[in-house]
Amino acid sequence: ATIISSNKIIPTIAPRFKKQMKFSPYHIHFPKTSRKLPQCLIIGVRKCGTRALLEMLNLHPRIQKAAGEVHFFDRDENYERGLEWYRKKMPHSFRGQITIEKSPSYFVTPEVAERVRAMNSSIKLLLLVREPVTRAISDFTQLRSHSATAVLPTNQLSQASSSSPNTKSFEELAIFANGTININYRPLALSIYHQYTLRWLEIFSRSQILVINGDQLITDPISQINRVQDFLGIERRINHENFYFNKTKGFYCLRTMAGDKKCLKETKGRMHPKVNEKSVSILRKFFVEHNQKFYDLIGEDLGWPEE
Ligand SMILES: Nc1ncnc2c1ncn2[C@@H]1O[C@H](COP(=O)(O)OS(=O)(=O)O)[C@@H](OP(=O)(O)O)[C@H]1O
Repeated sequence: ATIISSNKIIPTIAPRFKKQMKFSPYHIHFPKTSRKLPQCLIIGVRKCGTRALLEMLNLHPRIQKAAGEVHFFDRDENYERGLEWYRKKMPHSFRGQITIEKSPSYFVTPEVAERVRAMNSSIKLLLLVREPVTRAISDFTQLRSHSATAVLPTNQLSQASSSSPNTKSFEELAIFANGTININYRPLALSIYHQYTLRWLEIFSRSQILVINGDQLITDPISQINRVQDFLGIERRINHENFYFNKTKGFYCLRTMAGDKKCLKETKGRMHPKVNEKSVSILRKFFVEHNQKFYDLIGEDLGWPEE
């Protein structure tokens, strides 16, 4: 019975355990588990708290998370392996449990929405967004820490800069010397949410997509987790007791149903570089029009600052 903790199975042990039970003198009955295709996906946006959201939701006894980012729908080499390959990447789950996978690049990769529909047209989608300039700075911070050049992945975007973000500040990469915005700089381009949202809404109904506020997920996680529990039609089992604020980390950490404590790793919640206020203000003004288009598409006003 130790393999079951708050109704969760430890996926790798469960089948082996069941096999052992065949030879057991005790006729303990274990419910059947299987690997199922996800009924819910966290599609992005990158750097908006997708890992935090998945870990938080995984506290719920009715949720099973896929361990890593599977990148099934956005990488052709994976997609070509077929749905059986994808299913086998999923955790074991009991009947009635919901399997969730997250790959943040799903949101911005053109082919993904159609591919997801081909798998399950009634799937539930979670879209996390954050104030666009903060998201872009977070993205810059990650790219810089990977010492990666911020090249653009999609064919509609040109090369932003051939110099390493190591040597240039966020301000230099985002705003040209003449004051215009470098919209081809990937961290900025990915914050223009309406461009990508449109495609998802052409393929899925609005009611299938829950837009989650990533800034509130940081400051008041339960407010967003409650919205997700309601959206998924599951009991509100995750509550305030599952969170405690860790002053050293500066973020909420998790307390499982069994009482174990867990913070996200140090790559989540990095210190951002100081970006000068004038640049932030210029960028926020630039995003006003784009944010409005996003609000219009989703039918919600997220109240992001206009300067
Ligand atoms: N509870 C908690 N603990 C730690 N971090 C938290 C938490 N909630 C949200 N976040 C924010 O998650 C940001 C990383 O987002 P993602 O997980 O989507 O990043 S990634 O795209 O998968 O790389 C990460 O961004 P940075 O602050 O820039 O590191 C965090 O701000």
